[in-house]
Amino acid sequence: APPLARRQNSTDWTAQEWDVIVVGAGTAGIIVADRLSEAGKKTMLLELGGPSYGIVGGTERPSWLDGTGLSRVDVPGLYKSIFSTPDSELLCPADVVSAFQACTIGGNSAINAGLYFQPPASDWDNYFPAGWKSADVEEATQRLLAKQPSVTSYSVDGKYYLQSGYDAAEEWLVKGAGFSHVSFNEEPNNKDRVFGRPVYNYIDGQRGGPTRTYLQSALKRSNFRLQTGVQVQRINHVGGVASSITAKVDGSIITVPLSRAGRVIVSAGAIASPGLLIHSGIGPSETLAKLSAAGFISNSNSSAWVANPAVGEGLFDNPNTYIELTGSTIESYAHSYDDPITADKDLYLSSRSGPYAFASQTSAFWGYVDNDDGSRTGVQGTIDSSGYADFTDNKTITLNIYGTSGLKSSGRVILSSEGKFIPGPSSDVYYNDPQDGMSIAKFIHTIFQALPASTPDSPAVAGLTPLNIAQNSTVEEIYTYITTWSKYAVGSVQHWSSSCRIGKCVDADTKVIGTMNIHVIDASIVSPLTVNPQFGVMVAAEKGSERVLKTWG
Ligand SMILES: Cc1cc2nc3c(=O)[nH]c(=O)nc-3n(C[C@H](O)[C@H](O)[C@H](O)COP(=O)(O)OP(=O)(O)OC[C@H]3O[C@@H](n4cnc5c(N)ncnc54)[C@H](O)[C@@H]3O)c2cc1C
Repeated sequence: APPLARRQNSTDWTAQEWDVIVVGAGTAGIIVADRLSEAGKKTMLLELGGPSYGIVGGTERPSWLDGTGLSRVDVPGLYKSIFSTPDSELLCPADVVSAFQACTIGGNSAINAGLYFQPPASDWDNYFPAGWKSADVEEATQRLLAKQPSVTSYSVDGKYYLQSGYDAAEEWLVKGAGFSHVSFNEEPNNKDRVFGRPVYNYIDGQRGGPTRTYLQSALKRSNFRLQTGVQVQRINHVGGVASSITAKVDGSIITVPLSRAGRVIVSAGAIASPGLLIHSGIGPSETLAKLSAAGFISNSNSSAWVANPAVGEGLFDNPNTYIELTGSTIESYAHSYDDPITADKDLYLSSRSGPYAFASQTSAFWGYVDNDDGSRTGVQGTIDSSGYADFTDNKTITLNIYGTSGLKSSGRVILSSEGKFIPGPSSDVYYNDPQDGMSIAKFIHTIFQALPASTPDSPAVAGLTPLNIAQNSTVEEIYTYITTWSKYAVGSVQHWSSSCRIGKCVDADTKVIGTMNIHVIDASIVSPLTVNPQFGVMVAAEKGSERVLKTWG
């Protein structure tokens, strides 16, 4: 039987009262449930999706993984295949969120690339309120790293694979543009004109993350229970005092009660968490009135609602641009879901080594742009092993470049008006402040200047040539390119965050402002970071758990 069958608290779970009900067994929710159950709280972790990794019973896999105990989730090199399998059981159904997100054990940590970059201390110091500065989250960060270490050497044989793009990028950015070579997990605070190898959360050549670490310790406790296939529909509360949650399980509606002094922790992700609060009568008054008029808030006694205008406000995602690069030394590599090259498949299966031991990013780099108003905009580049869209010949690789911390643009979580009020992003998340596009354009312009003069028709002999945007473009031309929608620009990277910020939507204890015992701990409470969000989300889960436990007295 899969390890889930070992979970200890197996008496009727809807008839019991729980000290903690965590909504969503995703990246943050698993960590919170593990830490609160470790502290003795009777903890129920509710997840709407099903199994993912082999270790929790996941079986979605190509035939070459038959008999291995691995699912597609476990194999890092199958990362990109999720984008071409929209019917995957791992993804959220259309009536849950209007975005490309995972609804499965592990949440997005079960489908992401596994990039695991520690945010620089300046992110906490500049963009988080008192109680969440870098010194405040230091212990939480160390607890996280003790449970889930970071790796740059992903292949168990200790070698690096698919390195032609790495070598060319190093030549360009370190020798050409003067960036320094940095080991990102050893020097997380240095993000100013730095280049290096990606850092991952893999474990022994397989996907890591909370499911393989924190969930495994939680599953051993008798005061913990994970229940999958449970779609939480609302939190039942009067004036912010929650007593239970209502959920749909196998088509039936059930109620799960909280104990006295119990807490609901919403960890459904940056889009679904605000959605669940609003469906529970907690959010901007106007939105609540609209849902109520349509019969969508069952508790239609508006005096029981909690008006909190910041629920859903500030939703962020990195604005990104794909830049296709070619060069005479480049050998591109595209991972295959069904039919990998035999030698590569064998190398992975026999020793967790080779191209399938990583998600295809060969290098990463960062820089900041100083703006006239004194602010600083972070920019990140990640270089992949293959081309994309109209540029997929065997000498092309893709640079994904995006704006990060310090951006001024953000949107909000909106509820679709087509009758079901499904949460999704507003249309103005990217570049609604023109400064953002200008800062990123300036950065791209600067690094393009460090490339040889080169055009696709008459490429330089040595070095990389951009294919979809000219190497000699002006800042204005780059600005127009990156802010105009195409297959290469203004696409979503699905790094949703910041939709229920600390100090505005929740307090420093992660409690939703205006409520007594309802918390949000997930990407919603994390401000835009200089790095990919997962590491920061996990720190927030460690720190949030600590803060919640302290409020128990
Ligand atoms: C394709 C992709 C690639 C990415 N790559 C990277 C990367 O390489 N590195 C990185 O740092 N970040 C990456 N990210 C972003 C990162 O994975 C997320 O920021 C992070 O996982 C979010 O964690 P979370 O806890 O907020 O939510 P999630 O991990 O999304 O968890 C939310 C959970 O709540 C569940 N849920 C939602 N609603 C309900 C409900 N009503 N009832 C019950 N359960 C519910 C969902 O099923 C889900 O399991 C990527 C994201 C995507 C989509």
